[in-house]
Amino acid sequence: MKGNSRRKLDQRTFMAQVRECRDKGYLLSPKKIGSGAFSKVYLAYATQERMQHNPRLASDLRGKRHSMVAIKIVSTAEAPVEFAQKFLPREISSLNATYKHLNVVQLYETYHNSQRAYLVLELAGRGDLLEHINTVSEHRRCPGLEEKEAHRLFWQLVSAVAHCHSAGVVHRDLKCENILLDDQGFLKLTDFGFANQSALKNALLSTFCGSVAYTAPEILMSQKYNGERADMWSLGVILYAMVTGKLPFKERRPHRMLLLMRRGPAFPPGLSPECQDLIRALLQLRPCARPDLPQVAAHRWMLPAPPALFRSALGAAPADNPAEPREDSEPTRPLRQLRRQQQQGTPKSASGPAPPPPEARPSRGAGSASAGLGLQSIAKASPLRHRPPSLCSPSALRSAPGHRLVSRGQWVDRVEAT
Ligand SMILES: Nc1ncnc2c1ncn2[C@@H]1O[C@H](COP(=O)(O)OP(=O)(O)OP(=O)(O)O)[C@@H](O)[C@H]1O
Repeated sequence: MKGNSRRKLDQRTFMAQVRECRDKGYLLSPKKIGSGAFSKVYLAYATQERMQHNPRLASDLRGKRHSMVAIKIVSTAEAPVEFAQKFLPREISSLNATYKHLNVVQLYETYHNSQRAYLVLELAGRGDLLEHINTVSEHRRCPGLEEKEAHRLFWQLVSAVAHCHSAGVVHRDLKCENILLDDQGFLKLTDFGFANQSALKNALLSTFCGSVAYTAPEILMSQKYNGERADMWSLGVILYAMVTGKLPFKERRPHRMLLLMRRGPAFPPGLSPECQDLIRALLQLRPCARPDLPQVAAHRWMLPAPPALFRSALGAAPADNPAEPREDSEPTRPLRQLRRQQQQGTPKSASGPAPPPPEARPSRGAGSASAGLGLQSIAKASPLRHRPPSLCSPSALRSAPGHRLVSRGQWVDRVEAT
């Protein structure tokens, strides 16, 4: 289609979406805040009338003191059937199962017609963790976040994942791009398209999915795997990315990737030994050797837990947040469990006295230059486009419904092939 007609069609489609949203009580703005393979995400405003009819929306937006939401519009007519019939329902049901946690994006409601599905989501307007790491790295002229900030964000991530696991949901695609930040700096876990809800806690999964750079070795090796333990590996990759601005294993070919994984991550100078210890523990090849979430919460690097996080995660507003506490916010159980574990035990990899809090440590300055700025390194570090023939047949690859473009316009490094 020529550029002009394409533009006209896009305009017509957008106007239809505006009407469809208005009929449901949302004012769709032209501001596109993101896009996926078959979706576009727009800023929108909930009308007072809509809030009166939707208690989820009303209780949350009252606390936030604004009426903004993110509406994800999925073009079901254009997406492959399997996407509409498998991934989208999976995403919706996982979001419903994980409602409501401060660090998991909330789904307020959905509606659809023959052309499109609409997901009305909590707005996380400060971009994703990948962008944040890159921006901060550039600003600091040193790759990665300061450990103090990584500590604050990683706690929130651990809390979010603990909540998901306690709700029976394994995410299976934990990566920096799927972690958003909101205006108050809160982390919001999103994109549950690959999540698995298993009634059996220790059920072994066999579906290959995720993004190769963040994918656990047992999945790369096509073994049956425990979803929670695989999520722990991804947490290790994310923590490494946070504190170094790079990916721990950067290799296109999975067999080479496995060799690197066997060797373990290399750390830049200046990174605290406690942080290195936690990353090493999470990046254990043997799934059962990785710490579980309570053990992570009890790790020396994780101590002390940021009080503001506990306050907020337990339903009260953060100290510097003028918003009212949200009475019905937050299932507190997983975090309480983590805190109890933290008070009781020491993790298997921890030894010696607890370290000073990360803020008391000397930060890595521009001196750790050997690592380079690495601004694009995370985005570029995962360009593995497909599994090798030994791990995934070409036909499985071609037909894999999970094949899609990542937001940065590259072919995916993520696949799901059953
Ligand atoms: N709740 C939200 N608040 C703010 N921005 C959002 C929100 N949800 C999604 N986005 C933005 O839209 C982009 C695409 O959303 P999402 O990842 O959910 O779609 P997707 O179809 O699953 O994408 P992909 O194909 O990359 O997996 C995100 O990278 C993010 O930038």
